[in-house]
Amino acid sequence: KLYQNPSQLVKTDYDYIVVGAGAGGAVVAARLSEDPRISVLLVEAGISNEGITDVAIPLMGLSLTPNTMLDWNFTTTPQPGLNNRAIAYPRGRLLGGSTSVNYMVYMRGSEDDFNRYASVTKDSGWKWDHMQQYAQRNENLVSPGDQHNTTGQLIPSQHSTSGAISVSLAGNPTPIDSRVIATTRELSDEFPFNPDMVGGNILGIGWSFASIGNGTRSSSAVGYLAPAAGRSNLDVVINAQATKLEVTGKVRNVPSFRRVLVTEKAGAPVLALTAKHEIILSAGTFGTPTLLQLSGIGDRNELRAAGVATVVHNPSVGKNMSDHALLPNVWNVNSSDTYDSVLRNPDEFKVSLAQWTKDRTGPLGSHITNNLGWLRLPKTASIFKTTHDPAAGPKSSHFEMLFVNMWVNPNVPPPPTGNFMSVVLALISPTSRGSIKITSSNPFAKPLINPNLVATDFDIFTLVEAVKAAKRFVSAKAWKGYIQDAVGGLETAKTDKQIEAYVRENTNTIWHAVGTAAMSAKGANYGVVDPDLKVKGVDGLRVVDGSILPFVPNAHTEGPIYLIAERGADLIKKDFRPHP
Ligand SMILES: Cc1cc2nc3c(=O)[nH]c(=O)nc-3n(C[C@H](O)[C@H](O)[C@H](O)COP(=O)(O)OP(=O)(O)OC[C@H]3O[C@@H](n4cnc5c(N)ncnc54)[C@H](O)[C@@H]3O)c2cc1C
Repeated sequence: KLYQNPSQLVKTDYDYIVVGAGAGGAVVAARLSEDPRISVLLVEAGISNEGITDVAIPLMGLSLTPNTMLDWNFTTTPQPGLNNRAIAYPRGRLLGGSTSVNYMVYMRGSEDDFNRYASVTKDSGWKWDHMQQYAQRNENLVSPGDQHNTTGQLIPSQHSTSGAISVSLAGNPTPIDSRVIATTRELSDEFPFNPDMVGGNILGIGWSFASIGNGTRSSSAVGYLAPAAGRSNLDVVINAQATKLEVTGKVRNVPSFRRVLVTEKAGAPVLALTAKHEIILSAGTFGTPTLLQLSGIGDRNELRAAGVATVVHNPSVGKNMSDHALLPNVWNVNSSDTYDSVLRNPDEFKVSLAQWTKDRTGPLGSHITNNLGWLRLPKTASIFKTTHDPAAGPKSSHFEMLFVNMWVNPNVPPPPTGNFMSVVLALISPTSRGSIKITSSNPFAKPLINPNLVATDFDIFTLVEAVKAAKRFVSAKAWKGYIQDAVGGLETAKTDKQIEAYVRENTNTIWHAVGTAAMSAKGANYGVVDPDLKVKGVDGLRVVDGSILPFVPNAHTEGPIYLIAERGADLIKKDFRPHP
């Protein structure tokens, strides 16, 4: 049952209380409540996704953040690597969490990513091969919106058609798709074609998948919560922000946290909710460490400075944040068939909206990117003389290219005229690490978020090389007569020094921060959760969301987080013993 705010709840104790209804929390709540013996409460600070048309329309994803009522509206600290710019850092605040506002690119990560998670946690259950059963439960491959023949665009045996989230190839062809693919033939040494990047072999350039079914966003709210809505053992409360976890006793000599305080907003009544078994934190890479710190679990010096009494001193809480920096690169193109016009011209928009409303096709039902690629620096790159290769392994990438049929630049709004193509670059194996910390015991005060983007020699080197690679890509014959001039500063960035200046002035984030409650091996002297996702040094608490990933994966992050949430739910279910 869905409750509109905490004061409507008719009971306050459940077997499990899950905090946060995003990629992690929605999966856990839905999977746990499959067992009718288990009672579950899902607590979400934001509103419902139901009835918000712009959330459902894929291309309108661009309008959902930053700084809207669906967003937590965070801003980073000034970033030294980005000329001290502070940037907006969106996070979804509604059922589905960031999966209800994201750009829906869908992948699982590389084989190396999961094998590295298994090796650092000493738990073979995180290995790629073992995790594929969870991919089966997550992905439901469906036809693209335009029902085109997808032969050659994917390897069907690498996909699942029985999972919860609808996934499809691009349903609206654009004039750049065939040119991207032609370039993989023309410059195949540097930019080889990848026949399917969902199956763990991510390197190369190929067709992009998105969590879209029938031209509509398939978020965790749509794929997991909606089908579970009729279960009498699952309650969902929205407009309910968890503000603190409280100690309820001691178990095996460690503090037990089985009570969570929630409230609708600052000043509203506070309700105490009790979990008979466990509280699962799925408030995301920013929400989870913040809640741990507010509850006295964190670095004792930081907690003292914030006026919070320490219950468990753990300096790893809020540290080790890794993220993918994003660098948009834009060119003028000789075409009027780009999405710039649809989003800018009210008449064209009306026509597209009518088409989407009629049969969910056309530009508004489309993916943000039809093609993307995952690439490595050459082995001989000079940076490897001084920096150990930080990629997860030889089958993992250093940077990504996303090909977008319009102007993309989070820093600069699109100009009033012109048609564009963007090659958006993302730094995939960063060596920079950031952090998040509270500065006050007030749960409504914003935490200090420092992703620390592009703070190392490796990161700036890789982005400069990636810009040069993007320029080589668009200078292929396939783009002749289509690509015109570079714009937005790229046109004058020629030497390495000029490109570095351009990178620092234009880089943003692609919103994939993870790692702030990272898992590590049992007994390790760092890390926040054990490989079974239980918070170290306490009883009754687990974390299931992006914050547990010790390294940012070779993927847009929702896919890997869905997979860890499916396994997380399995681990919790295995430990469940009904009360006598
Ligand atoms: C603009 C944008 C574009 C993106 N594009 C893509 C993409 O194309 N592909 C992709 O794979 N990934 C993308 N991502 C990233 C991806 O969506 C996230 O990595 C993923 O959703 C994170 O899952 P999570 O469960 O860790 O957190 P979230 O999905 O963010 O969920 C956390 C939930 O917890 C709630 N919450 C937080 N604190 C509290 C509290 N104290 N009390 C109660 N509830 C709380 C939040 O409101 C939210 O609903 C994008 C993200 C953004 C913001």
